Amino acid sequence: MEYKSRTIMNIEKSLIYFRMHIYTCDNMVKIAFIGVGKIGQTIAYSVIFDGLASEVILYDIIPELPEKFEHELRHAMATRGLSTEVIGTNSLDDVANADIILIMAGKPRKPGMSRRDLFVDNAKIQIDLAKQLPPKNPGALYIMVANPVDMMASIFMRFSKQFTISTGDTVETMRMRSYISKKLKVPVTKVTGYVAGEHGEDAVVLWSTVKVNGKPFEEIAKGLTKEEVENYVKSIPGEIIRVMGGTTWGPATIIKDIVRSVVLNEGRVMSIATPRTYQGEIIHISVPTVVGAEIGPSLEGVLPESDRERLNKSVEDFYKVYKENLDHLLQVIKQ
Ligand SMILES: NC(=O)c1ccc[n+]([C@@H]2O[C@H](COP(=O)([O-])OP(=O)(O)OC[C@H]3O[C@@H](n4cnc5c(N)ncnc54)[C@H](O)[C@@H]3O)[C@@H](O)[C@H]2O)c1
Repeated sequence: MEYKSRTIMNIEKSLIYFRMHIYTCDNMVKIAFIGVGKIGQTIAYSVIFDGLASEVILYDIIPELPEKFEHELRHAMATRGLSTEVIGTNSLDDVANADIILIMAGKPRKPGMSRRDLFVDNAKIQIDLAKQLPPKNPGALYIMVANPVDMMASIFMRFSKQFTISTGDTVETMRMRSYISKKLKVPVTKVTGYVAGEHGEDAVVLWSTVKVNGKPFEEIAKGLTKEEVENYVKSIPGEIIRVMGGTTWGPATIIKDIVRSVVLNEGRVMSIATPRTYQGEIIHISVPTVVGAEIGPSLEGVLPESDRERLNKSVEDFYKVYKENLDHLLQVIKQ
């Protein structure tokens, strides 16, 4: 079936809509993966095995890596009888007419590093991609994964002028739910709620949204404190990186679910970071947002004052650090 994708971009304060016209009846969707290292491979595998794409392009700068990964995937698909069209390539020219482009290209954190330490190196990669990808991929939805992910999404969008979302705090949200579920011994499906703000150390648990069996967290906490939950959400990725060399399975499955919600038009509320204009710059901050063939609206407006105040503070803090990094980057690339 023929399909078209189109972008309608409308940045109005925090209310953003991206409309992606995908005919989901037979999932004729082409998805490109830029950077197929640890996280890129895991997301690509999950996307294919969830049957979300009819065509997949795997791109990386490491010679032969995408091609050999293509073989691996084909072997896995053979045992399941899947016929997704997969192409592994070292040529960016092959990344064309994609509906969704996920960007994992960039350095990962080493133990002890913060995500923000990666800013300049990874921003240079995003600027390069921002110039090269849009001409061949009209109307694509860009999903930034490389860290510091919210800032990389803002950089990519600044230089490409293409609608870009960041995976933001979808990952923190699931870390928060899983920890409460484990500690209170309740099924994770009974824990709801969101984490918002910047992905990483400055993420904010939106406590007004956190419910266990439909009851507010305070009523059911049984000695589990908010501080303990917040500490877990912020410290666990560093601990996983220290022992396992990187976070992979958790984020990849969650990020695949963002793709799933777009492709199948599920309209799931997810704490992705969408663009907003703040002091004249595009910045990305996570808030619970409806994710489907349309991105938006966000649920920011219905949050109570206490949570909105913390979010506003996080926007201010994010902007300050982003602007410092951006100014430094602009100096570096001028030289
Ligand atoms: N958003 C999240 O929740 C989340 C979770 C995990 C990792 N990450 C981030 O994703 C990024 C990748 O992590 P990883 O563990 O897969 O690292 P990795 O080193 O295993 O993979 C990165 C890949 O990017 C490739 N690459 C580098 N420059 C490129 C370019 N210009 N074009 C195409 N490919 C290029 C590398 O060759 C490598 O294969 C890191 O920045 C990491 O911090 C984000």
